[in-house]
Parts: sequence; C-alpha cells; structure tokens
Amino acid sequence: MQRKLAAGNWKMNGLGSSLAEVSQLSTAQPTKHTDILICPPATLLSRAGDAVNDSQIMIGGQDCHSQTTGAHTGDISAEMLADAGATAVILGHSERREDHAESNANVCEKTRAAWAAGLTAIVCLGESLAQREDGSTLTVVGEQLAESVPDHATADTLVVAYEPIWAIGTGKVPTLEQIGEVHDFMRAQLCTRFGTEVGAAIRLLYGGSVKPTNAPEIFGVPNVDGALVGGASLKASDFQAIIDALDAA
Ligand SMILES: O=C(CO)COP(=O)(O)O
Repeated sequence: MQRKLAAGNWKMNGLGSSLAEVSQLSTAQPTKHTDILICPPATLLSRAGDAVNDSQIMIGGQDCHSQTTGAHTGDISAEMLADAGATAVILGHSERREDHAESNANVCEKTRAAWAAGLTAIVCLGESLAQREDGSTLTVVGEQLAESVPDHATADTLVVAYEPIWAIGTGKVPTLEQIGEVHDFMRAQLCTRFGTEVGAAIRLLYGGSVKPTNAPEIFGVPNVDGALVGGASLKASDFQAIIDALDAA
C-alpha cells in the first residue's frame, strides 16, 4: 500500500526560533504508514534539516525556478533545494499562481526541473470561489492537472494537492462529498493518462483549513491520501494531531 503524506507548508512564516516546533515533532513515535514533510521558508531549509535529526521527517521547498542556474535574482533552483537537504518541492500553489502570475505551463516546467534534481513535485490545483459557484470546478481542476503535470509522472515523483482557493486560510472547508468528487475525478484522470497502476499510486492531498478537529473526517474520504497543511503546521502539537489522524485512517 502507498504510504500517506502529511505535508506542512509554512509559507512566509518562521524564524530560527520556529525550529523548536520541528525538533518537537522529531521526537514523536515513528508513524506506521505516513510520511511527514515540512516545507519551511528557504532561509530555514538546512537548519530545519538539522532539526529533524535522524527522525523520519523530510524537508521540502515551497517553489523552484525552472532553470538550474543563471541570472535570476532572488530565485532558487531545484538543485539548490536538493543541495540544502530537500527531497520535495511544492509547485503551483495558488499563492504563487496569483502573486507571481504562474501559469500551468510554468508549473509544468518547474515540475520537470524538480524531477531533474531528484525532487518529488507536489503540484497544487484548485478552483476559486467564483469557479466553484458557477459549476466549473471539475473543468478548472482537470485543465490544471492536464497542463501542470508533465508526461512520465510516477508515484515517487508526483504528488497532487487539491486546494480550493476559497478554503485556504479561511476556516471554510468543502463538504466531504465535494472533496470526494474532486479527488475521484483527479484519480480517474491520472489513471487514464499514466495507467491504472501509476495513477492509483500517485498520492492525492487535500489542502485548505485542515485542522486537528476536521482531519479525521477528511482522511476518511476515499482517494484522500494525506493533507497539505498551512496554518496548523506551524504549531507542532496541531500538526502532530493531524499526522496522528492520518496514520490512524
Ligand atoms: O495553502 C495551504 C497549504 O498549502 C492551506 O493553508 P491553510 O491550512 O492555512 O488553510
């Protein structure tokens, strides 16, 4: 059985003092079938790597450039993330798509760069509130999935995160039926494109206001293989409760 994944996206939060939260997580009992990933800001990557110690916790980036080196002031390549100890990178988060005008094509190029550096790409998708309300959720998600993910994905190199934009940081969560509908749809699309074996094994994360209180029911939805957690990943006790709920699901 494919392992589940609890991924924490710290976004633009965290100073050296925040590493105490990572150290706290690193002392927990090993999970049975759940991988744990923390994606701190780039400034903390190598120190977070030190703080996870020899625990099972992995470290990831929040974005990478599509090129390996060059004149791109302020950007970070996938190779640099790997060099700093990352094993994965979040790509195409809605905040990147919005703040930096990232298109599906950009995300696709970045995913190729991540793979070339040996990183697992966590490709994010999700509809806006207007798109949810006008009934175009599956069209939008289907197009993002088709265009943001390059050919030749495998279960080791690709994770897909469904994050409805209107659920991020708002405390609003789709109904379990709505989450299930999108996850079933993404699963079917991945199976059609990459074959049943690969498509069934690619992990599908839900993200958007996941908290210790709602995690158990969300993890009970078929085709939800984990979570991409923002705010609740900043506090070790909250993130640990989400990890525990996933490991028990
Ligand atoms: O954007 C998210 C994770 O990438 C979700 O953020 P919140 O968990 O804070 O809603």
